[in-house]
Amino acid sequence: MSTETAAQAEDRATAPPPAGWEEARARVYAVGLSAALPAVSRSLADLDGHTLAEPLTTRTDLPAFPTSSVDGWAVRGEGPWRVVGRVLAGNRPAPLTEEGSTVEIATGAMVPEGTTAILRVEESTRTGDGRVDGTPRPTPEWREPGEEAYSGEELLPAGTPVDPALIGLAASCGHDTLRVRRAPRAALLVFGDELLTKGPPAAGRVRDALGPAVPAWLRRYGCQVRPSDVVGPVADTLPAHVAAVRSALAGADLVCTTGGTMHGPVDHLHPTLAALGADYVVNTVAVRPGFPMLLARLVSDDGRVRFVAGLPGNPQSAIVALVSLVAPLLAGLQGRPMPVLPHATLAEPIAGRGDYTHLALVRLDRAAGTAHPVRHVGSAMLRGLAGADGFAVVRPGTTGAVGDRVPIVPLPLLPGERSW
Ligand SMILES: Nc1nc2c(c(=O)[nH]1)N[C@H]1C(S)=C(S)[C@@H](COP(=O)(O)OP(=O)(O)OC[C@H]3O[C@@H](n4cnc5c(N)ncnc54)[C@H](O)[C@@H]3O)O[C@H]1N2
Ligand code: MOO
Repeated sequence: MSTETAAQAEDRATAPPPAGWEEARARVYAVGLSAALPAVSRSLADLDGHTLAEPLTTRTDLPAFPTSSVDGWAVRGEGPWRVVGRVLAGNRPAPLTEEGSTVEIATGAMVPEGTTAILRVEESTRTGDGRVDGTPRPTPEWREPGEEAYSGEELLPAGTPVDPALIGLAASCGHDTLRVRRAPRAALLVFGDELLTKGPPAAGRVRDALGPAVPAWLRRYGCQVRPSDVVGPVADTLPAHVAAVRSALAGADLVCTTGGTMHGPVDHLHPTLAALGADYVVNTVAVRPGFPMLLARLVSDDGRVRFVAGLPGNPQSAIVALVSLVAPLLAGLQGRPMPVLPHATLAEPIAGRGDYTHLALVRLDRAAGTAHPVRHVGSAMLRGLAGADGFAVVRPGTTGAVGDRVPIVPLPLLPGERSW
């Protein structure tokens, strides 16, 4: 859909030059952070994937009381010791007041006041008259209060993504709920009358590959996307586009669209954004593939900020736009730090793309720390993407030579999703 009217060609000619790829990412992140989503309380069972809105602190010392780390005997003074009782985990024990006395103690039990040592059960013996004997190890067999953390200590900063390890730590610190950023709500509008939503492509029509895939990518970036938030194909008319975007914006912080980013006869995204009064954060980026990508912002009368990310229609280009713009936007909206890109060593050369940043699909060999370009990487293809871990970044005016250390933009895969 590349036939331009004279007016459209003129618009394009007077449009500002595309943003550099890194500059575009930085700008989008900053705009997202300035519109960071509100903090809400969530129970531990409902925390996974959110982002801490406040630092995680401990509510008590950890451990909160002196805790036996073995099964054995809590003794006072010199042995052999007379048995005066037993303390199990979960009880508050009476103090050991007499020299030469002992209580049986379980791992995890609170150590009685007055204890001078703990003797492991397997290193103890019994005297003929039933007293306990043995030599306690020289190092303490219990954990001191505050050994892991002291009450009120900051363990993790605001902006930390919540994962299962953090949830467990929060529970051990005594939290029932935490303050996290509300999860971003995203919607997807698929543009393109030529798209089929089932069956094999034929007779000039291709399958919509983005409607099924993009929501899953968005969820991996922490978004909520309900099935009813995925709409399309939207009819190729301006009124249909305006109505679809307006309706999606009602319930979403971020509306992603696919296709229609150019200025062809049925590419309606730019006129739609104009009709809705959106302003561009980024409008085209000097990156290949995917350069027509854009991010626009709408501020409603009540000050609510929402975003429209225009992903190009070519399927791989849409994913390039997702990792390039949508990922840093969502990091900002969730109050997370700007994603830091890991580096890898190129195992094969990658061509440069002149003045454009080249994002080239690669498979990573994590053991060797190397990046290997994959095949089938045309912007209309998804075969290369399906075997890749991310994109190697070849900066403008450079080419990637074997042995170069280059940044990698990872795909938001879960551990184990690729078999390397
Ligand atoms: N005159 C020019 N034409 C084009 C240029 C250019 O520089 N000058 N750039 C090309 C590039 S690069 C891209 S990327 C596309 C971007 O165009 P749009 O975002 O307007 O996308 P469409 O025209 O709607 O579609 C492009 C292509 O992708 C297919 N498509 C669209 N949506 C889907 C989907 N959901 N699943 C699978 N495939 C999809 C669509 O059928 C087209 O083949 O513009 C080029 N043109
Ligand atoms: O830039 Mo297009 O986005 O190469 O496919």
